[in-house]
Amino acid sequence: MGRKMWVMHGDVDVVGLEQVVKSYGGGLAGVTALRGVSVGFRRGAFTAVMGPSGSGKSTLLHCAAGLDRPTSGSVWLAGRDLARMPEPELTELRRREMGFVFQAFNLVESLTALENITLPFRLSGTRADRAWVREVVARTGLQERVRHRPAALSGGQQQRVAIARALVTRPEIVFADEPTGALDIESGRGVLRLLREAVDDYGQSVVMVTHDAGAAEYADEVVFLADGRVVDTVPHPSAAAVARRLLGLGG
Ligand SMILES: Nc1ncnc2c1ncn2[C@@H]1O[C@H](COP(=O)(O)OP(=O)(O)OP(=O)(O)O)[C@@H](O)[C@H]1O
Repeated sequence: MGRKMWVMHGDVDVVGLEQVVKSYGGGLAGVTALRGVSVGFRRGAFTAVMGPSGSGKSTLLHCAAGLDRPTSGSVWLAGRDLARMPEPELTELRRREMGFVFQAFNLVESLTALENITLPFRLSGTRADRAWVREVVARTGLQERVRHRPAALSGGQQQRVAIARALVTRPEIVFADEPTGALDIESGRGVLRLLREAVDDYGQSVVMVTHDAGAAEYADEVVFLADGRVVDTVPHPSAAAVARRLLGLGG
């Protein structure tokens, strides 16, 4: 039944969560981070996930990306339920179909920018599409910096390397967790513009967790969480509307 419901949305949504519950620990010390979340992330769209601290944003992202398993419920991607997928298959699926951008960049310090960007190919033992690598490097404005190691790059440049690495395999979906959190406003805006262009020019699907109402303005839609539940979905958000909605949620 659950699966049928998602399949109906499957052409529209790249990832669909159904009745996802996620609890950490048990007994009195236990925390329920997600309390029955059903939400679809649209294919070829930029979705922001917002909500007060502790509302379950990162947990939602981790469950959607198969980095964390729901306690119950399903996560559908390409007709498969990630919640029930054996770990090796899940790892392979993540490598093939997902790109990740984190607040802390997560680059390999001993590798150059270009080696970091092409790392997914090395890890999967596949050949890089060189024309596409060149395109992604140019698009992220890193042509002059590809031979540098992360330590020699600014924060904004490091995050652009992470975005290039996330796009280079042409994944089904790119997940970004506070991608501008460690950046100054100007570099942050550059990173958001790149994510926006990935959607507009490459048809990429992006899901981004953010605290920043200004960042949410780059999205097509904002999903608001409060206390482990989806409480609102706002299309074409303005920063002011997002800030007001967050304030209303106690964020
Ligand atoms: N590994 C974990 N073990 C125990 N509790 C956890 C774990 N991860 C998250 N939680 C708890 O689950 C709830 C939701 O956390 P989550 O990090 O998803 O919220 P968030 O909205 O991303 O918060 P923030 O905006 O502060 O990053 C919080 O109460 C948090 O303490």
